[in-house]
Amino acid sequence: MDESANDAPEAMGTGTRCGVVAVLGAPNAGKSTLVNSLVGQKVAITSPKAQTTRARLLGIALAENAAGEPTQIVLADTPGIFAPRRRLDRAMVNAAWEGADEADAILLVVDPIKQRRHELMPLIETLAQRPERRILVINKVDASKKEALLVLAQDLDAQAKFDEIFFVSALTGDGVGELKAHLASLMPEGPWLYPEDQVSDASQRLLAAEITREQLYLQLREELPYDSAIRPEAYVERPDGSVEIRQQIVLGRDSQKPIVLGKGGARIKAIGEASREELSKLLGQKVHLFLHVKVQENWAEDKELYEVLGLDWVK
Ligand SMILES: Nc1nc2c(ncn2[C@@H]2O[C@H](COP(=O)(O)OP(=O)(O)OP(=O)(O)O)[C@@H](O)[C@H]2O)c(=O)[nH]1
Repeated sequence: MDESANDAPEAMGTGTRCGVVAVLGAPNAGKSTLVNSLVGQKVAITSPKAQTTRARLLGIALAENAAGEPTQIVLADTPGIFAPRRRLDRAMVNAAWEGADEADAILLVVDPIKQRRHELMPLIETLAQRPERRILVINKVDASKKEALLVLAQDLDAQAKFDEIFFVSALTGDGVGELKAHLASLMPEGPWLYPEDQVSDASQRLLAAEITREQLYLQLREELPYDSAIRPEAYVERPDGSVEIRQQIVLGRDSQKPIVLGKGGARIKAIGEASREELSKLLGQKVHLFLHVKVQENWAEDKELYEVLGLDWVK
């Protein structure tokens, strides 16, 4: 991926546009779903459990602005901002604001049903002080009453004067096209930052770990301990065109092991199968996936694992 970044900028010549859009919001607002919808394919994992997104991830969308100029919109999907208590939480908050620094626009994504005001309002207060262009995106319109949406939009706009307001459903795609066209119109003239066919900045190794983490969330739901992580161990392209991926499921406590393994290992097998299927589709090649569980108390204090997961180590 890295080497191909070199042929991107000049090769496109003039007349191209490119900019960065940060996507912020309370946990579970639908930020990752929106980034996937704008990109047009899955680059970020999503789940009904709050705080699924951990590190900052770039999704890269292509569009044409009204003048027909090819435009690259680099979307920084950020962890939901919330009151940081533990070190992992603080690292996530940092990653979120780093994504917003010097962006050409900041999208604030709001879930009108579960607004999570205690997390949303401090975010709006900070946004109101920042110089970047801010756009309010009221999401999940498919599941909400129209009148309530308008009242909410007015209320939030009164707190932090937004430049534009959009009503969308990231899930169904309703309104996403209009939002994308508008973002394209805001992108400044300049060379593309990424090659045309690149949809995200995550390495395939990390994406593979994220896909397994999504399966853990989906299959274990409330049973899944928050302090679990996937450590990518090996990612080897085999001569026959398939790829061998080895990952460790890191758990904070011994007592969590039977939950992840399931009866006779049935659960981890199902997680591995679902993850492997999804990965084969995403990567377009046959995948051999090997998962194993490791108990590591206080893994959230493990500096090396932070680096692997793309998070900065903060004191
Ligand atoms: N009904 C409905 N559900 C949505 C919509 N967008 C997202 N969701 C659901 O909301 C949940 C959270 O979505 P995510 O995209 O993971 O949210 P996030 O803001 O990235 O979450 P964090 O990782 O916690 O920051 C998932 O179950 C999504 O399927 C929408 O437009 N309509």
